[in-house]
Amino acid sequence: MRHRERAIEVSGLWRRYGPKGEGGFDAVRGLDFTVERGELFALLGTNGAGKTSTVELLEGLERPSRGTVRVLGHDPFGERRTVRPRIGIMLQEGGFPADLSVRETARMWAGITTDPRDIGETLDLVGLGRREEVRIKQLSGGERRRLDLALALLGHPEVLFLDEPTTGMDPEGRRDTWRLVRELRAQGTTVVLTTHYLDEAEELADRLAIMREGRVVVTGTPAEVTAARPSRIRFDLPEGVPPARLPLSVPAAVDGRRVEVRTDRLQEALTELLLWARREELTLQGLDARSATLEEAFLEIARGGPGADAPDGHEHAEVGA
Ligand SMILES: Nc1ncnc2c1ncn2[C@@H]1O[C@H](COP(=O)(O)OP(=O)(O)OP(=O)(O)O)[C@@H](O)[C@H]1O
Repeated sequence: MRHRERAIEVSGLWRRYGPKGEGGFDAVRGLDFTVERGELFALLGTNGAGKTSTVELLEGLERPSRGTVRVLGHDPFGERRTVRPRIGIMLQEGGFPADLSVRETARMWAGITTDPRDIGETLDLVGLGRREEVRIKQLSGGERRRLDLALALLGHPEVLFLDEPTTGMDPEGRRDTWRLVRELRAQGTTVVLTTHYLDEAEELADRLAIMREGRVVVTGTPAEVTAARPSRIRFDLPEGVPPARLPLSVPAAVDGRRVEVRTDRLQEALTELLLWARREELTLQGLDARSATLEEAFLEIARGGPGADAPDGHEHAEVGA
């Protein structure tokens, strides 16, 4: 196993739509990142941040305007014939004839795939084993996504691109898909995931990058990205206690009797608060303390909050090691 070899290397990557100079638009503006083999890397960002424009370059569908992309050591656009058989792309709505059955569609796709997996086995993997004879037009939205995933898996891909893989799936379908993606990763498949579901990214990603306006503004593990955001403590101020008596060394926001504290030192702040409450023999109703979620971190970054002001060009905030 060539575990430490990089699956993807992106350097100074730009993508421009339209003409050079005036009238054109840079959707991707100087990206640098790497994805190790066997890693699950999630690309996040608000609508129009440039995720699809980036992933299309990784998939070799377009040539970068500037910069380089290497997938499994090769240029995915210039060396498409070498790279394409080794990657799997989960297309959004594959656009297959609606009259074909699930099995016929998979067989057709297998016909243009090098050394395809067994069709029945692949459909079983995505939970469509019992739906082989059903026509595409009769599938639910979630089942179509499962079929899209099955087709992406037919060629035993070393790198798998998943674009919004669980859109339209019911909660059970999402869990099943997550389990399958984890199994694939455990078997050494590298996965590049784009998703708007932050719980999905938090659940699956080894590392992630958050994009805004064509740039990566933060990269790191989900824990690193959230650790850089303040934690939150909330509780009800006990009757008869004025806010000024609160023992906290960090500022607290008081709304009616509800108190909210945001802190980078959750354990210290909580200890301070609880010791004070015991000393004063107070009960803190509605006490709730927790670290930032990926969703909170994302919203802050997407809105252009702290850590989001990456300079023009290549640099971005690297969270953690
Ligand atoms: N063919 C095109 N011509 C001109 N501009 C385009 C084209 N395709 C995309 N764009 C613009 O590039 C920017 C990035 O689009 P992109 O689809 O990569 O974003 P995204 O992060 O994938 O968004 P979403 O989450 O909505 O899919 C957007 O401002 C979009 O309007």
